[in-house]
Amino acid sequence: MPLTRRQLGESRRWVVKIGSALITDDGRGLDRQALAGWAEQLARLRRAGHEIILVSSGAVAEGMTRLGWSERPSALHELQAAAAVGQMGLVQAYETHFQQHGLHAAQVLLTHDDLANRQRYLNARSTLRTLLRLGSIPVVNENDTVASEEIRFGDNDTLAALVCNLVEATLLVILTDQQGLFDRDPRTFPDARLIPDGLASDAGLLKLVAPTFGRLGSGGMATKLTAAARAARSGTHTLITSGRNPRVLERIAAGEQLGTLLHPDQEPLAARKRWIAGQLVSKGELVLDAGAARVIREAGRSLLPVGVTHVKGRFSRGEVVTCLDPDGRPVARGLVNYAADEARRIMRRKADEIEHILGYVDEPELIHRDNLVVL
Ligand SMILES: Nc1ncnc2c1ncn2[C@@H]1O[C@H](COP(=O)(O)OP(=O)(O)O)[C@@H](O)[C@H]1O
Ligand SMILES: N[C@@H](CCC(=O)OP(=O)(O)O)C(=O)O
Repeated sequence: MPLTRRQLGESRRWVVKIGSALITDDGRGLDRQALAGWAEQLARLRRAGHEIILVSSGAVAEGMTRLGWSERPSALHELQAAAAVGQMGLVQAYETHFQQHGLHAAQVLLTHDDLANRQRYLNARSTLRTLLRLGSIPVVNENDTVASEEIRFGDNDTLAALVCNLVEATLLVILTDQQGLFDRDPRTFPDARLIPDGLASDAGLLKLVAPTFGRLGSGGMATKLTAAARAARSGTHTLITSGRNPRVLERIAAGEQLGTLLHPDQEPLAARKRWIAGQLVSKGELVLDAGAARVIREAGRSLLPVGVTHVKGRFSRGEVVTCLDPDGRPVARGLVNYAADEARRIMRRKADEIEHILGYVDEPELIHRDNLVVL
């Protein structure tokens, strides 16, 4: 059920993401005055009973200023070094401002690996819940210093959406440097029109966003739309608006019509399936025949070996693989019951042949439906 702006404004659990384009004062380090303003508003919301998790970018930009670098480096190790220096400034600024309002900021640095590993995912979830219960404001960022190129979130929109899934937030507020999603890039087309509402799953919206990345940030509008679709898996609504609007967060809480609101339009996934859906890296691919692709898409059935025609990649039992239809379109993602070489041997075969082929049988399904998420 889509919620109204008023209901969302009154909802309890919010994730608020502040993007690089906004927080960096056009590339000149942190915009400290603006940051103080957001912290003050967040503190007021917290006092009014909202539970807030902040996802804040800005470490690299602040690090560059502190190191006296005018050009954003392209080498990953230099970006990581800048982030390590700059994260200090970022949390220092939040801690100072939240303290003035009698609140504790809590630094939470996450990598994709942390969320891919079930145990660490559950740990992150209980730590965040505990911090909220204690009345602190978790300040989340990617742990840039250790994240390697292949497994980086890269942009904080994705990270914020996964945090929404983790804590089942009702509202994701993405604060950026534009009033919301426009029908064309407003930087290039000053007559572009704001889209006030949309469905999080509407792939048509992606066509409206410029294929280029944001200037200072890393994702542009495209990652915000993908993030809204991800956030919707936990029933979370996403509001994209400008952090430069005066008292923006309090106005959202009051239900004012601001920015672009993207509604979830599918049933929320169960917690375990949300975790599977949030995996950014797939270890291999299973190509399905048309019948298997259909029953998985339409009836949510388990995947049996008989419906698989090709196995690609190297994976072990329990790892995440993507199922493709015969035309190569992604159908589902799931945790596979057999390693790649075993899967190759049992594909196209009936479940009762598995024992004869492999000498043992773990499960009759290649992926059980409890471990399978339709995309
Ligand atoms: N259709 C669109 N509507 C709004 N902004 C768009 C659109 N297409 C591209 N953009 C660009 O996306 C930028 C915001 O993304 P980004 O710089 O990554 O922000 P952040 O750092 O806040 O995540 C805007 O400055 C704008 O130029
Ligand atoms: N982790 C990085 C932020 C990554 C980033 O720029 O994300 P985004 O604000 O989504 O464009 C940092 O703190 O500099």
